[in-house]
Amino acid sequence: MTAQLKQLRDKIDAIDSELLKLVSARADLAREIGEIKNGTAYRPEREAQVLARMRELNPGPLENEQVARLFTEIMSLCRSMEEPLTVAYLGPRGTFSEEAALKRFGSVVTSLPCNSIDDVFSKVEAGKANYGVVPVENSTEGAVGRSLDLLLQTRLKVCGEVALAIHQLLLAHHTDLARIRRIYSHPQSFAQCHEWLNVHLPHLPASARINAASNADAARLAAEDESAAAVAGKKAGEVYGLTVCAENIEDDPSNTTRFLVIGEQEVAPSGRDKTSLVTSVRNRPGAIHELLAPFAHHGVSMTRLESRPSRAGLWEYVFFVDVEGHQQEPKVSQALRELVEKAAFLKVLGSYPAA
Ligand SMILES: C=C(O[C@@H]1C=C(C(=O)O)C=C[C@H]1O)C(=O)O
Repeated sequence: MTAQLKQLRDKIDAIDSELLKLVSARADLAREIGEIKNGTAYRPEREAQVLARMRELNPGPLENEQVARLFTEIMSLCRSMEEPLTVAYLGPRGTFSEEAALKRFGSVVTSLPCNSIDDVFSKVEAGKANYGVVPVENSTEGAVGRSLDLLLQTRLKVCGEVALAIHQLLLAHHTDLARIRRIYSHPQSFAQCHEWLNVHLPHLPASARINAASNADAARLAAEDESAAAVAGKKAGEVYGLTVCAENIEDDPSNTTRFLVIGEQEVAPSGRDKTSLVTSVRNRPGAIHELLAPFAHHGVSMTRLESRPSRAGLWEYVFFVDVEGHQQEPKVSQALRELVEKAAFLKVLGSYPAA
């Protein structure tokens, strides 16, 4: 070892000793906080503030996203000193939902992969998991209807959101595209990579695209079949030991999926929040305008408006609305009070830190 290398490693050792002391002191404080605070250990608003502060203070060379990942992991450890959390997500292992759950909660949780979005809701409702993570919309393919329908029915609250850049890969046993006879994927992922597949696998008819229950399931099916490929994420490829034929095959490079965290908790304001609600108006001229007017009137920005057929039969459509701000903020609460007078139905799904 050269003298220079030894000198640099000695410096790293000294820093590691300091880091260990600091992280241990932090964990002790978290445990102390756990003893004095009531209710659940996980406080999304506080964690969002910690991450925002670290992004602000970041001196480099690490990128803000890397710093956020590091501190999410530190908080995950500190939180586990207070209370071990179980997080349910749309499985199996290797799905983007798992990635979203990790991004929000870090790795020091018990993860509970579920077979369906329905199952994620029921696990949390039954108290088998503290929180659930479900996809709610994709920038290419739009709303995930089942999540919206269940949000309408559930007594659970929306406690958070996660935005995840979705990069799709073509995975197989080898990289010879000409030998691929069929491709497995989730319909959403097929739709996100439609053009790429047409251009790069022109020999395959549409019937060679076979729908799977999830991307991870598609990877599992491809792993069992030498002449098959899967469109799925990196993680799924790793879980099932597949070779990467092509990366970033999504037609839109900014392809993003938004996930919601659901749980029993009412989240306090973080200073930069969103509120999700579902509402419906009686079917008459100007009805939609009436629905939007209270937000405009109180200067509340709407970030999303999604209509969905009502299944109750009583009204034709329900509208899923996201607005900026926490329901405890005066302008949001005033707008909601005004809306409740006009709407045939209003359910506030929750306020939570904006991703
Ligand atoms: C330490 C706390 O508990 C948890 C852990 C946090 C942390 O490690 O910074 C932050 C919020 C909570 O999820 C707290 O409430 O402050």
